[in-house]
Amino acid sequence: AAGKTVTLLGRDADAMEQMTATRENPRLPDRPLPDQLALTASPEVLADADIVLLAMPAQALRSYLDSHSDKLSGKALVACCKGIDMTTLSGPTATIKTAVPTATPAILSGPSFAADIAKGLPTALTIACPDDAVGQTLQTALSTPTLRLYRTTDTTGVELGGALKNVIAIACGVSTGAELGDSARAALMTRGSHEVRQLAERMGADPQTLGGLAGFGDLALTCTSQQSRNYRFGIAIGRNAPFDPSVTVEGASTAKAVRKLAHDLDIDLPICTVVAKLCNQEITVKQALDTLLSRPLKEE
Ligand SMILES: NC(=O)C1=CN([C@@H]2O[C@H](COP(=O)(O)OP(=O)(O)OC[C@H]3O[C@@H](n4cnc5c(N)ncnc54)[C@H](O)[C@@H]3O)[C@@H](O)[C@H]2O)C=CC1
Ligand SMILES: O=C(CO)COP(=O)(O)O
Repeated sequence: AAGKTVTLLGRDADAMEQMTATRENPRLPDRPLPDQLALTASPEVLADADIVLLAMPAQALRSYLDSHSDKLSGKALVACCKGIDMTTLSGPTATIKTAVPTATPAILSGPSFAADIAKGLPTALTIACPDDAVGQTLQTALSTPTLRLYRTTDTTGVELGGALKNVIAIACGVSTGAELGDSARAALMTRGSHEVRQLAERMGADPQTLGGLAGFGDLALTCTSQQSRNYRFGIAIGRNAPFDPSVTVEGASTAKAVRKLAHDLDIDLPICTVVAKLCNQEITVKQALDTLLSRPLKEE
């Protein structure tokens, strides 16, 4: 955030000390940290912040908020994660509301790889906040000359667009890994985006949001870029190759949550369901393909 006092809080004191010494994040090599960025491993710093960006995997959000709720009351809490909690089936803003009822929840999502932003490459994202006045403050505070934030109050659309595109990206990766061709990937992106819309609209999302950066934009990026961990995870499944289990693959957990939601809401989401089964090693790639291709023909 340009011209703001920003502190990076991490859990691992050794890692934070090392970053303080080297002024570099080992995950983003060759990008020196801005001089004005402070680093700490002390959660006490949360009490001094007006805005807290929660940049952690979606499945970690609930326990993190529960542990630190006393320091977070009354603040603007911006979820940066893309997922649905597997236990509660809630999106990040509902998780925030439950854990810290006095906070204003928001979500930042859209097509962006951390490495691109760290390089200062042009990027556009969506900030969603139910309180539009707070949304405007966040939009101004978090935009920079190269990072352009669009604003909405539709948190449901933004969080479901961001969470579900990861599941579709895994499907596209599987298709690429199994060498099924670019046409098959385009079909999965299109029918996948239909599934995203179906579930998200049923849960109250504005259809327009799903055509925006957090929906179409992020689906397009994640389903086609080798930089995406979800896409690469799918490629590994498609090739029957191993994948480093320490890498965060949000779509694998989200697929499980979506499978439960589809069942509870009685919605047919065939691509998301086969991805959940593939991630759970319940079916082979050949069985996934047969399942999708043998479905009855229907209107588009
Ligand atoms: N890396 C990227 O390019 C982008 C990531 N995102 C989203 O941001 C979220 C986080 O992704 P990454 O930063 O890449 O993941 P990551 O795996 O690097 O995790 C980020 C941080 O969360 C911390 N963390 C992990 N478990 C935790 C826990 N239980 N409690 C507290 N902190 C914990 C990790 O130590 C790490 O410092 C994901 O939902 C991802 O989809 C969104 C856009 C781009
Ligand atoms: O959300 C992202 C890009 O917008 C990051 O994607 P991955 O988590 O698949 O790497």
